Amino acid sequence: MNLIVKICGLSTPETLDVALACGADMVGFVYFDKSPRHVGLERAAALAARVEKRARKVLLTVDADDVSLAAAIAAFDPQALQLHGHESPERIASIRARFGLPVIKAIAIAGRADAEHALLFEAADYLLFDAKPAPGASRPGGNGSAFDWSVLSEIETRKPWLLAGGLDAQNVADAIVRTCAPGVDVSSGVESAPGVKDPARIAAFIAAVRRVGEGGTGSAPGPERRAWSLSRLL
Ligand SMILES: O=C(O)c1ccccc1N[C@@H]1O[C@H](COP(=O)(O)O)[C@@H](O)[C@H]1O
Repeated sequence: MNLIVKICGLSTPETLDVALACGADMVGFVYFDKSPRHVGLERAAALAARVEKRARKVLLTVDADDVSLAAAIAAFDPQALQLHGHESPERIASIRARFGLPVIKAIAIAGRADAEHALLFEAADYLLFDAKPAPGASRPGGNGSAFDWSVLSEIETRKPWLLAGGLDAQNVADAIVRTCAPGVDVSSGVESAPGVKDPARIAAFIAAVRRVGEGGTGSAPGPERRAWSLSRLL
C-alpha cells in the first residue's frame, strides 16, 4: 500500500533534504508568522527550489488574504495549498478559482460534533483532520496534540484525506491501522523543539509509515476508506 507521508514545517535546507532523501511524498512550508516554522518570502524560493520534482510542495497558510497568498505562491511555487484557518467553503472556492491550485482544508476535530463539519467542505480537494487547538492556543495547528481517532468513523466524506495531529514515529502505525488513513502529516513529532526539525525523527517517522504500507505492522488499512487512494493527490 502506498501510504502518503507529508512532512510539514520544514524550514532549513538540511532538514528538507533529509525528508526528501527519506522519501517524503509531500513537504510542507508554513507561511504564517505566528508559527516557529514560518518561512519568510526572502528564504522561500531558495528553499522551495531544492525540492525539484522529488516531492509535492504544499504551502500552509492561515486565513491569508489574496495579496498575501499571491506573494507566497509566487515565492514557494507550491503544487497544493493547505488552508489551516477559518476559511469558509466560499473562500476555498474563491481561492481555488483564483490561484488554480488544489486545496487541502484542515478540519479541527475535538469530538463527534466536529465530524459533520467536514461535510461542509465539498469545495476543497482534500481534507486534513487535525486536533482542535486548546482555547487560547497561539496557532490553529502544529501543536503536537492528537484527537480521539475513533471520531473519524463518523465521517462519511468521499474526499481524499490525511490524518494529522500529534503523530510521531511511535504512534503513527497504530494511527494508520485504527483509522485506515491513506496518508499522514506530521510536524511537531519530528522535532527536538518547536520549529527545530530532527533528522533522525524524520527518518524514523517515514520508516514507520513505510513498514505499515508493506504490511509489517498489524493489519494493513482496510479497503473502504482507501478505495479512491491518494494517487489523486500525487
Ligand atoms: O506547524 C505549524 O506551526 C502550524 C501553524 C498553523 C497551522 C498549522 C500548523 N501545522 C500543521 O498542524 C498539523 C499538526 O501538526 P503536529 O504534527 O501536531 O505538530 C499539521 O498538518 C501541520 O502541518
